Amino acid sequence: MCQSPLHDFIHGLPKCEHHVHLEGCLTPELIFHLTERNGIQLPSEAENPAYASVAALETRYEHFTSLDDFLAFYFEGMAVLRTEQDFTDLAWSYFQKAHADGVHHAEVFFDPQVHQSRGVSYATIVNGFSAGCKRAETELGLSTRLIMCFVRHLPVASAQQVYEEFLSHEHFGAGVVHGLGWSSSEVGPPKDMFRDIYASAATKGIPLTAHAGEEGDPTYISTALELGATRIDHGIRLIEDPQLLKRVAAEGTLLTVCPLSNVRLRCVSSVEQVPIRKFLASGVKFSINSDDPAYFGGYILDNYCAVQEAHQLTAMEWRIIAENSVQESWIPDVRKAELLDKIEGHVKQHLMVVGEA
Ligand SMILES: Nc1ncnc2[nH]cnc12
Ligand SMILES: [Zn+2]
Repeated sequence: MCQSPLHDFIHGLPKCEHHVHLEGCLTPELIFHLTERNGIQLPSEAENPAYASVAALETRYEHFTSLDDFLAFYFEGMAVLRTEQDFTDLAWSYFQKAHADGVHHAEVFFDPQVHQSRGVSYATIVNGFSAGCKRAETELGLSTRLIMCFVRHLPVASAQQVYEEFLSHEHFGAGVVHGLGWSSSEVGPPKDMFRDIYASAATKGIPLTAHAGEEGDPTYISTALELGATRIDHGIRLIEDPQLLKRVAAEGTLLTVCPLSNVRLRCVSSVEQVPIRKFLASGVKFSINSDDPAYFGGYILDNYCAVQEAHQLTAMEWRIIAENSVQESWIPDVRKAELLDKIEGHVKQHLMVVGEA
């Protein structure tokens, strides 16, 4: 909870989340619970003292030194996910939290290659997550979208293989998986490693996004756009290239910004350094998201509050952010209209409360 007089307004503001990794919602508590349920060994305390207890793991998460330092824990932690039920439980735990934070629509990432590399089938992963999405739609009234991410630290051949599985299951046509993204280590692997996959997906009309401009310079963003991404995950380093910034603003490309993640992974020194005001002033559309809430100390509302404490936005600036988040969601126009109405109602109610209606 933030100290801002706008806290209640921000809490109740209808939100869309576009950047959350379901595996990044795996809390230390759930990791330990699933090790017991599935009879799995975590690294021993001698191998890595961080795994001594839930509390020790939580403390270690406060000291990530970089994206890759975090990713080592992220990939190790997700090894506890084995059965369809594990994936469903994880997704359901996230959706309940998101709902309580005022999320009405959530587009959620998952990383199948990493699970497949330890023998979990594509069907187990997708069926499990998809059941969690269905439950959120039915019981919480959320709309959801699954986005499959290719990971940059594994060979392209492994991405190609899961892409072919995704096509053979006809998961895009059936609305089970709605879009594709890429994530994991940014600096190091070739910027355009998924060129052929993205070219193929673009011809099929599959929505494409990409993690870029998180640790990497703006050329990672321009490469992602060149390959067909119509949305950029993070993208905070866009401010280093004024020409590209103008282009992103003119084309209405959404950046899915994750302030608490940027601080924990040392991409910026504080939320004040996240270029929220520069993006607003230059007409760059962005949404505010949690990325890996179990690792970065906060879900979406915590990110909204951190932005408010650092940047002191007005209710009307929050309205712009909320409306852009709806407009750039991968949902039909009728759902957009429904969510825009909810935002309008919420703003009107706020103006009455503060006597400005
Ligand atoms: N912040 C992040 N950047 C890149 N890949 C990720 N996978 C999970 N979180 C990520
Ligand atoms: Zn991410």
